[in-house]
Order: sequence, then structure tokens, then C-alpha cells
Amino acid sequence: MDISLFLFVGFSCFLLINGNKVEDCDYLTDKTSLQSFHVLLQAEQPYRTAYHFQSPQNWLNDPNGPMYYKGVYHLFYQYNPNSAWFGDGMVWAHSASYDLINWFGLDHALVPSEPFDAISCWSGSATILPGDKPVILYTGIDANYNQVQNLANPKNESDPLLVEWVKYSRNPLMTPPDGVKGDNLRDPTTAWQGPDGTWKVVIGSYSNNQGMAILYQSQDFVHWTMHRDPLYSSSKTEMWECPDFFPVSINSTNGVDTSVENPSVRHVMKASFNSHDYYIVGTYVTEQERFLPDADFTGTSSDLRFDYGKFYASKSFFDGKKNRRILCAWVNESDSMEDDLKKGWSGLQSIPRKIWLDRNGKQLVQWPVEELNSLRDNEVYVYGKQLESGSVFEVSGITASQADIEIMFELPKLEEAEFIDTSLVDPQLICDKQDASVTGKFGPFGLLALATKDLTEQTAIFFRVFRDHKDYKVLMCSDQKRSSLRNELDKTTYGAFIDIDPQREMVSLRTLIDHSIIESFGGKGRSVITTRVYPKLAINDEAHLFAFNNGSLSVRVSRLNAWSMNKAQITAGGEPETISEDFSRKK
Ligand SMILES: OC[C@H]1O[C@@](CO)(OC[C@@]2(O[C@H]3O[C@H](CO)[C@@H](O)[C@H](O)[C@H]3O)O[C@H](CO)[C@@H](O)[C@@H]2O)[C@@H](O)[C@@H]1O
Repeated sequence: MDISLFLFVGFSCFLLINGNKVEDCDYLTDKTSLQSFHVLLQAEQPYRTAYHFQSPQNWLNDPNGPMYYKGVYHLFYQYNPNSAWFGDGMVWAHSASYDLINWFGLDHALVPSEPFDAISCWSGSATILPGDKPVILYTGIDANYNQVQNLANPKNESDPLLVEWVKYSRNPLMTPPDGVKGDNLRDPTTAWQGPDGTWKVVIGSYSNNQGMAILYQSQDFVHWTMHRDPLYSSSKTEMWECPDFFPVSINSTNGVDTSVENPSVRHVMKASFNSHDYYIVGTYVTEQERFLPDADFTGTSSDLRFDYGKFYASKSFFDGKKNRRILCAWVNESDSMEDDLKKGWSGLQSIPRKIWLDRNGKQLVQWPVEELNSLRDNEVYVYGKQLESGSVFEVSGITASQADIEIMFELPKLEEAEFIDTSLVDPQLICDKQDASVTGKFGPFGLLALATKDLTEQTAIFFRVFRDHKDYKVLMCSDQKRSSLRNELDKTTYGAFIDIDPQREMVSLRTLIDHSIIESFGGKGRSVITTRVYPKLAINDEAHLFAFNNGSLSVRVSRLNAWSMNKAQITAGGEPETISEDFSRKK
């Protein structure tokens, strides 16, 4: 038997044995005990995060049905109430927030209960119908393990917390059509309404060796008809999970509602497959129900991804409060399934990101929501520091295991950069072969996060700048090879090119460090890499942060700003008594 830890979440406290909650511990009530308990918990569980959304125990995966409704942000997510592993009996767990950073748990919104979701309630989306009426479309795994699409409505639309959901009595609304296997139709998107009032939704599928978004149409949101052709399909892709289809403004970073169709928007089609979230930008021709991408998926490393590290099954929504589109995703573990049982939990949600179309019209840009800045504390900064070849300097004065860093590099004498024909190489492979220990000319330079003082443990987030015929190419890497002295971890190196011109703008990086997750935004959010790391020694107060330059040419840190990050308030859901009344009703 493995007694893992005492878990403290909000005002509820319990003992976990093999990941299962077994005993309440009411005796830890005074403040000092609770504070020491926090320290104890973080020491016992150094990989739990402080400001990323995670569940106190058990398995979580995809974000489901995120929305902003009557002043409250809602996040539902795939959750296994019975285990730290994925399994049958998946539910829609439910949390709510006033700022996308601090969350309180609510009762599970959807649990398996009916023939049309007897085995599991899988992923889906929310749509807010005219008259401010939210609805959920989700995939039910029925008693025969077929994937069917179901509708649920709030029991009380005037409750901004949308605590109770009622499944439509005539579910399922959509079942796998001829030619589609019973386990290949899942994850309905947020629906959009055409100019003629018709509702449309796409569902992930695979048929005739093509991954696809099957289109359904409805006049009343209850009776759905499959359109003759998928909205988009590609033989270069596998089964599409969690598709997302949404408009982006061509001339603003503001978001637009999912039903907006006009000449000032383009459309984005995202599909999750092969462990990554890939997207294409294009034109949606409503009359023909066709999506015409500027470039099709190629099945190569040049396909665009939201994130070039770990970031899957993402979902976006239009936030009417701040006129922006928000993106959230599941970030899975890189340790073993046995480790998950020992920890008693598995899976995080990314920090919600604002997402918009880049000025170049070719790709998206992402940035952590501005609300995250409210957790920043103890700023330290460095301006105009020369980083000579081989130099390393410590960024001290912050909590390096729980931090937010922004750094900008200036590169003099760019013409001395090495030449590389970047059209011939996979950026991830360059990052792997030329990892942080391999000296180049411009690069590697960047940050060493979650590092021991002597650098035996370190996760290097770095850049290399190359000349490519007449252009310059900026490569961004996240090198996990030395992230932990522990074995049996997935330490894959990740990499991506960033579409910036280093002659015109500085090479910038923003990195969010939170114990076992590092989210890095290169080139002001044009390429993003998220990783999971599990240092053995560089944990909690033993973690350090450095800036480094292992290139033969010097670079200059134009500015570095770093903050310790305070802990977000994230309380458990699932059982009504775990909700703190004070907090959940606060605005
Ligand atoms: O929770 C179900 C939803 O998750 C999705 C996308 O993540 O599909 C999951 C999937 O199952 C695999 O993924 C699990 C974690 O997501 C994994 O632990 C499990 O062992 C895998 O089977 O479901 C199908 C069928 O198993 C598989 O192809 C997927 O990757 C989403 O599509 C679901 O709605």
C-alpha cells in the first residue's frame, strides 16, 4: 500500500492512499498548521503546480465547453473520479472563475447515467444560443461503446454558476453515419449560426483514410442532418479529435463571436491528432459549406501547431467580457503511469491564452491572459547586460520554481550568423542534435529554468539564429535532456522556427515556470513550447534560474523582468461540500 500524502485543497483535507481519498482530517484547522501543511504538501508533492489549473487528485484531460456566462468563466474538463489513470466512467468536472486564474470547483456537470452515455461523458463544447441560453453538445459513450452526440441544458439559466445540467430526453441527436466506425465520431465543436439562421457544428472523425470534420446542420439545435461533404478532410491526418473552427479578425487582436462571417474575418480549423494540435488558416465559404485553407495539412514538420511541446485537445471560446478569444488545453504528464499512481493525479490545464491572427495573416499569436499578471510579485530586473560567449548569470531574488520571466535579446553583427537551409530541416531535430550543450555562433542563448546551482539539472529554453539564403531564421528550442537526474521520464526535445525578422525586432521570450510545467512564448507569442519536467533536486527552494549564452558570439540582454508568482486559489469540485461559499459567490 502506498500512502501518498495528505492533500489540502481549500477547506477540505484528506488522506490519499494509492491516489484514493480515504479519510477526512479535520484536526488541521488552525492557520499555522495549515501553512506548515502547505509546505509539507509541496515538499511531498514537488510537481504539483501553484497557478496552473489541476485537480486535487485523479486523472484529468481535455478542457470542455469553456464559456463566459453572466459574469462567470466556466471550465468543464474530462475527469476520472475513480483513478489517476484514464478509464471508463469519465465525467464533465466543472469549475468556475471570475478571472480565468482563480477557480472554484462545482458539482460534476455531466456523469454517465443514461443509455446514451452509459460508459462515459466525453468531450464537447458549449454554445450560447440567442436569448443568453447556454447549451452543451457532448459525446456520450453508449452501452455498446459507440460514440453518440448528446445535448444538455442548464436546469436554471438564471444561475450564473450553471451548477445543474439536464440531459435532453431524446438523446442521442447524432450517431455514427454509414462509413464511419462507431468509435470514430466525437468531440462536437461550439456551434455557429449562418446568416439564414441555420445552426452548424463539426465533429471529429476518420473515414476512407482521411481525418475530417463532419458537418451537421440544424434549424432548432435538436434535429441535426449530416451535410453531404465534410467541412474539411485530409489524407495527411489521422482521426480528428477535438476539432475547433472559429473566425479571427484580420485587422485586430480582438476576438469575434463564433458565428461572425464577414470580409474582415478569416477562419481557423484546428484538429488534435498525433499528440499535437494542428491548425490551418483559410476562407469559409458559407454558401457552399466549404473551408478553403490557404495551405493544406502536409503531414510534415512545417504544419502549424498551437504549441510545439505538450498541449492537446485545446478548445477556444469567445470572451464577450473582454472581446477576445481564449484558448485552453490539456497538458499531460511526462513521467510514467506508475508515477501517476504514486502522485495520485495526472494532467494539468494550460494557462488560458488570448489568441489572434498575426499581422502577416499566416499564423496565430498567443499570449497568457492578462489576468495572470495579478499573481506577479517581487519583480527583479536587469537592463543592458552583455552576455559574452560561455557566460551564465543567475536571476536571483525570485521564487525560481514559481515564476514569470520576460527577456529580450539584441544581436549585433547578425551577418556573422551560421548558414543553414532551413527548408530542409525539421526544427525539432535541429534542437535535439544541437541541444543546449552544443556551441554555435548566435546561440544557444536563453534561460536555464528549474536548475540546480551547479546546473546538473536544468531545462534550457533557448534560441539559435541562422542565415537562410537572404533571410534570417530564428529557432526556438526547449531542451529537457538534463531536466532531471531521474530516469524513465519523457525528455523529448522540442523546437520550432519563429516567424520574426531579427534585423527588425529583438528576440524575445516569456517563460512561465510552475514546478513541473514550463510554458514558453517566443517572438511575442508567435511560437510556443510547453513542457513537463520533474527535477529530482531543483525543486521548491532548491530551484534556480539563469540566463546563458553558449554561442561563440556575444548577445546582449536588452531587458529582463522576472517575478515570483503567488499561488492561485484553485479549489476542488465534484462534491458540493467542497465549495467555499464565500469564494464562489464573490465577484
Ligand atoms: O476523454 C475522452 C476524450 O479525450 C480524447 C482526446 O484526448 O480522446 C481520448 C482517447 O483516448 C486515449 O487518450 C486517453 C487520454 O486522452 C488515453 O489515456 C487513453 O488510453 C487513450 O485511449 O480516446 C480514444 C479511444 O480510446 C483514443 O483514440 C483517444 O486518444 C477525446 O477525443 C475524447 O472525447
